Amino acid sequence: MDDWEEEETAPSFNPASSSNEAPQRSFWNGDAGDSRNDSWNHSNRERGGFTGRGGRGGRGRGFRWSNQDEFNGGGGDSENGFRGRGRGGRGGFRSGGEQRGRGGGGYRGRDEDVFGAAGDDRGAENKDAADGERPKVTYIPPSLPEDEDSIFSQYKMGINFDKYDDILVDVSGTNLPPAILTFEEAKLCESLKNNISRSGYVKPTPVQKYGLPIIAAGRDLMACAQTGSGKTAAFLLPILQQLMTDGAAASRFSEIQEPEAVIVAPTRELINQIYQEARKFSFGTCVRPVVVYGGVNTGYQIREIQKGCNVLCGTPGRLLDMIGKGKVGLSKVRHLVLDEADRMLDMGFEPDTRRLVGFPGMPSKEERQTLMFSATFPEDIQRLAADFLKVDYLFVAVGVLGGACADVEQTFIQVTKFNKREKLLDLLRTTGSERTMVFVETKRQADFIAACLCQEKVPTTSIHGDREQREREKALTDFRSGKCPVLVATSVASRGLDIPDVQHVVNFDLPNNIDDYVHRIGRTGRCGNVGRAVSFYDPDVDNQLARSLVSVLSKAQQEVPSWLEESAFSAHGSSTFNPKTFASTDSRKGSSFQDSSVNFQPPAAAADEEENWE
Ligand SMILES: Nc1ncnc2c1ncn2[C@@H]1O[C@H](COP(=O)(O)OP(=O)(O)OP(=O)(O)O)[C@@H](O)[C@H]1O
Repeated sequence: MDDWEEEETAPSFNPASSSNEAPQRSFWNGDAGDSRNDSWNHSNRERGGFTGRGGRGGRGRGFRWSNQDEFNGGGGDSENGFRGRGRGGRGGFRSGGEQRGRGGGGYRGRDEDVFGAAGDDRGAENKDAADGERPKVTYIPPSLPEDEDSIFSQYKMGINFDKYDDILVDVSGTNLPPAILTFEEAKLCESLKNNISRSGYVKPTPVQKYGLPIIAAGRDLMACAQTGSGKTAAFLLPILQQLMTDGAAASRFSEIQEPEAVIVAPTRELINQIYQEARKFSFGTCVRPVVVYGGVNTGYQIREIQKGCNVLCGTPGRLLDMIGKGKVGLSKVRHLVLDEADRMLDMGFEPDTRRLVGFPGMPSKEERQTLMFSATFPEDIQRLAADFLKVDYLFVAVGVLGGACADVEQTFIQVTKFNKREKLLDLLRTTGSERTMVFVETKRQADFIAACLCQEKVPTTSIHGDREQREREKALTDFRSGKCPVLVATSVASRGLDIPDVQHVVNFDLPNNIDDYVHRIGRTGRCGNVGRAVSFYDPDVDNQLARSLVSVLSKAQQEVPSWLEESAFSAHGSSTFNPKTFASTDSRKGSSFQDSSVNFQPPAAAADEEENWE
């Protein structure tokens, strides 16, 4: 056993498994001021409680359940960014680290690489070993199953899958390749076709119908399509097809691996999921995908890369680390994908994204294909994105840009900070064993709510950035399997995660920007399935989101509560409401940009509707 293979010794915590050992008191009757119950973090640790705070064990902050403010937007542990940050508002907040309080690594504390124990884990392991400040990351994820049934386990298409055909699509740019209607028209090789049908895919979704031929034609693409509508396959399939056509084959015989495709996403769990999709679609071919992300032993990942790597999936910090260590060369990169591209170009990740494209050896944008995908794409981020794309990139918007998935029934409950927990428990009593994701604002809040639910015998687990990677992955496994049907999460789990049978999303705390809301509720209602999202609305805190919420609800043909509408009208000067950025499509429109748009649904009506609010 070499250095890299040591077993991690940190104990892991699963709130569900520790529920019997939680202090015997009710968390739900907000009787403040019981000093005996003020803090149970440390004592509970000894009793098998919350041990998994990402190696930051000695923070000494208890679960001050008697102090509600501790859990309502205060505190420096927020992973959800900053209340009051406008949708897509990239300006300002550069000094976010201060606002975050004790975040490791300044503003980037919001993001995946800082979410984990290792903080900014670029070079973290070496640094750790050198300065002795933090334990070396030794976690090695369990091997993935090799059998076909597991690899091709499917997300069942829902009753509304065929309704995707009715969604209107707006494509702009010049020389548009025609869309396909079937996978056969995509002229994919036999192995890919087999893998598509083994995955249970019968026909392409709209973003696939447009994305596949555009990418196959070598064009750069910015694509925006609703959550759960198949964006991952839209970029993976044509890239894999290209690699197969070019005869790419993983070689073990090179010290430096030079992938032909690099895929970047903002969170560890998401990039791992993309990797597993790449592994599925490339099954039985010579193409070898590899994944690298923070919180996992670097040596293990280096060895995986050295087995051969055609498609490298990574979170930005770890990816840059691998490149910096000379384990990965970029000169053969032909395809660069930014998934959740608006996030990858938001201020948190933009520096790393720029570092990646500027790395010596990375082909210039003229020499590579750059693809960007997300369910939300604010106009200012689109403009920034243009720096990374060829001038003639194509833009595809499926449905309302940044709109919520119409298969999710959205409801709102007015709450105060004092009755939220009671309401959550009431709600969960009605959902039984149905899988439910509960989003909260802070990491401490996530631990606290998970513990509260366990106390009430609701099998619950949690995921957030202070949990070690082993715990994060265990939490997802337990949630997926139904062992813990409730997952309490911070915004780290809001984007991209594709977990079958999530019937409910609860916004215990609403996020501070509308994009996060759209992504969070998109964890349900995927792939034509229906889902429910219930959001707790505290007028004292959430007023700034009211207008954007009303807009999202209307566009998704959802009922808008009259009180929310009133709130929206009275919310003058809201910093989050920017009608110009909300309902537009291609940011190049309205400038001197000339295009041969295939505009299947002029989205102008929606824009007008929003302008009335001003
Ligand atoms: N053509 C298809 N037929 C059947 N199932 C599909 C098809 N395309 C994708 N899926 C499945 O739909 C689910 C959602 O796809 P995916 O995760 O790619 O969505 P997404 O658009 O990337 O969502 P998000 O915006 O949340 O990241 C996945 O389980 C995927 O396997």
